[in-house]
Amino acid sequence: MAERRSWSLGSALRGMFTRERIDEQTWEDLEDALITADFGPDITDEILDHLRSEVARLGTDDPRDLKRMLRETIEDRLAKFDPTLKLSARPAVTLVVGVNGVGKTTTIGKFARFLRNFNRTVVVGAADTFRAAAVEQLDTWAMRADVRIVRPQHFGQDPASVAYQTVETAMRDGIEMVVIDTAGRLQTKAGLMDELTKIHRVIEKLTPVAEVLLVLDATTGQNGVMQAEAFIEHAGVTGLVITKLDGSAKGGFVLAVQERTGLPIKLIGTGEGINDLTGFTPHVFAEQLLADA
Ligand SMILES: Nc1nc2c(ncn2[C@@H]2O[C@H](COP(=O)(O)OP(=O)(O)OP(=O)(O)O)[C@@H](O)[C@H]2O)c(=O)[nH]1
Repeated sequence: MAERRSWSLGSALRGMFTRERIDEQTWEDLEDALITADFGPDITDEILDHLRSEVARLGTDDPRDLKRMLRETIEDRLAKFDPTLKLSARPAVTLVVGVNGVGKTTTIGKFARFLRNFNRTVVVGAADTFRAAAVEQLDTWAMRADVRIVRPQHFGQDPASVAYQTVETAMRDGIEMVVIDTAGRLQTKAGLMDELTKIHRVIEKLTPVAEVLLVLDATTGQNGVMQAEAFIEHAGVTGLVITKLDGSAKGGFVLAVQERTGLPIKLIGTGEGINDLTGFTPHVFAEQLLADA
């Protein structure tokens, strides 16, 4: 039997697809399940309208057909975005951004290990220089992932200069991947965005930035997207990392967040362990979402 995931629709849909036929109760239960899973009211309505018309077109009243169509609809919508990480440059520089507490540092540790598992050499840069704890935490993760780290030389060093030194180290020593941690909070949003713009500009004196990954916490769902609005508007984000999916009942958030932001999900975090990060595959995700329904 498939392993039950907290974000799976299985418990919400339990029994629905083993009933004898599709009836009004089926549609009501399906609507409740999609709303509970944080698909949001608009996407829920669109999916239901689409499924109703498909059921009518095929002339079926078999709930198993409905389950298959639901999975295909979700997969088709998820697949409208390209989840591929664009890391062919050498070095390939990834900036990781997002508000504090969403799992940014943990994600960088997991991502460093993810890249090491593909036999890539990696250096991480601790450009969140005003929080000593952030540097220490990143150091611990770098050790666990068995990758190098460039730390600030002193407290509060210009984050852009740490980012620059990290890329410089990679170029000098032939390291393939650079992953840079950034601050999640400053006195003002404008200050934070200026800092990120500066980091970007300074790195690009050496080499283009390959990816800017915005980390979002699945347990905060759509509210988390609102908190990250400034990053989406100003930070040149190229992809999303969704963390804490393991503790979330909001599997639908994954679809809603791509459609709402227009940004592809490139990685998902499913636990606190170093190996709990995977690439995002729409087919697999849609299957898992409905695995035990
Ligand atoms: N269950 C679960 N917990 C996670 C995941 N990713 C991160 N966490 C936890 O979330 C908490 C915050 O993670 P951090 O990496 O410290 O988050 P941050 O965004 O760097 O936050 P600051 O260090 O405060 O800036 C930690 O307790 C992590 O163990 C995940 O995918 N699943």
